[in-house]
Amino acid sequence: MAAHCPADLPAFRAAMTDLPGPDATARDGASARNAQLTKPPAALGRLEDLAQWYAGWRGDARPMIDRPQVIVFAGNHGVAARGVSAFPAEVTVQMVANFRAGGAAINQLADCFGATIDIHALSLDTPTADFTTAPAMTEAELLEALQTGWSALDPQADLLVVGEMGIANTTVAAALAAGLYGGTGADWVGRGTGVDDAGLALKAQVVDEALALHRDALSDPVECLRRLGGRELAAMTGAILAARHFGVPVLLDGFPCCAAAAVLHRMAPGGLDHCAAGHRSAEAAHGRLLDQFAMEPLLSLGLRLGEGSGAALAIGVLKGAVACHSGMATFAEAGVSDGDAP
Ligand SMILES: O=C(O)c1ccc[n+]([C@@H]2O[C@H](COP(=O)([O-])O)[C@@H](O)[C@H]2O)c1
Ligand SMILES: Cc1cc2nc[nH]c2cc1C
Repeated sequence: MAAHCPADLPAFRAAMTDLPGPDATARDGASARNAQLTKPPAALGRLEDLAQWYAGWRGDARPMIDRPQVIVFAGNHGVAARGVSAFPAEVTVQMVANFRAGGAAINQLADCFGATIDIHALSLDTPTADFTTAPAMTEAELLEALQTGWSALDPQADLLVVGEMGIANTTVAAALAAGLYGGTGADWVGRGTGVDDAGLALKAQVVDEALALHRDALSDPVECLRRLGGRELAAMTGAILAARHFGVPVLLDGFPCCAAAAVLHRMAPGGLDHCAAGHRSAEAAHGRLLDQFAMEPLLSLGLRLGEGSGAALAIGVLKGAVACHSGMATFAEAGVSDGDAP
């Protein structure tokens, strides 16, 4: 399929279901190479699976990671006015300035792992509608956000990390996850930026109000995203989808990122096969989403920052896996005896 940005929502839906797969020849070649490398079988553990997964999606049995791209999308949410975050909504635009000045955690991590970083602020002066009273976005707003995400991908990148910044977006992610997978607000909310017990109870109530209002429209994942999502989430959905069509593997970040990714998982069972879970965040519902995806996170460090930070850290793990796979000598090349001898 030609990787043009979809022009309308029907075209996005088609792009979500008409998905390219990995290159079986490259994957088989990587598997054969892995068996000859100078190490006991499986001694590099999950790194071996990761390298072969990466090779398949890159279409190259002996790839390298030279051009990782981090994209941070920022959005504001009408539901923030309900008091569901420990921080005020103006922090979103303030943090965008911090990202652009190089002062945030994600700037340091992108630097550490040799990634470029792009920041996309989506209509921060116009928060989405409060989804307890109306759909969060119109169809035009959803389309614009999906297209922003799709177009943000550098087609020359060889690895993508998508991150986000949006005060109140753990409430949004909880509503979206509940819409996509079922359950109540209490099943999906967590402390986000650090709300207290009353804040946690309010988040659950707000999500339940949204689920009740939109309950007849939640069987369609794209409609879930429009009604219960937000611009930075939809942009992440669009970017992860574009990565699939351009053959760029993705490392998923925390709870808001994975709620956005979940739309693709619900649209097509293999919709996230080009993605790996960079980390598991401290937000408990993030682990629940990873269970739905049947993904084991690469890292679990108690992060709950967002911004793509956990996934950016995992670039180091994936780079290590691919460097070993592609750089190591084979038994024959190194003149090392293999393990067949008694
Ligand atoms: O990535 C996560 O799992 C994660 C967990 C907790 C908080 N966050 C970040 O914190 C913000 C949302 O928290 P809140 O409390 O405002 O809903 C948003 O900017 C996210 O990037 C992110
Ligand atoms: C300061 C701050 C930085 C963040 N980065 C991602 N989410 C965030 C939320 C807050 C509050």
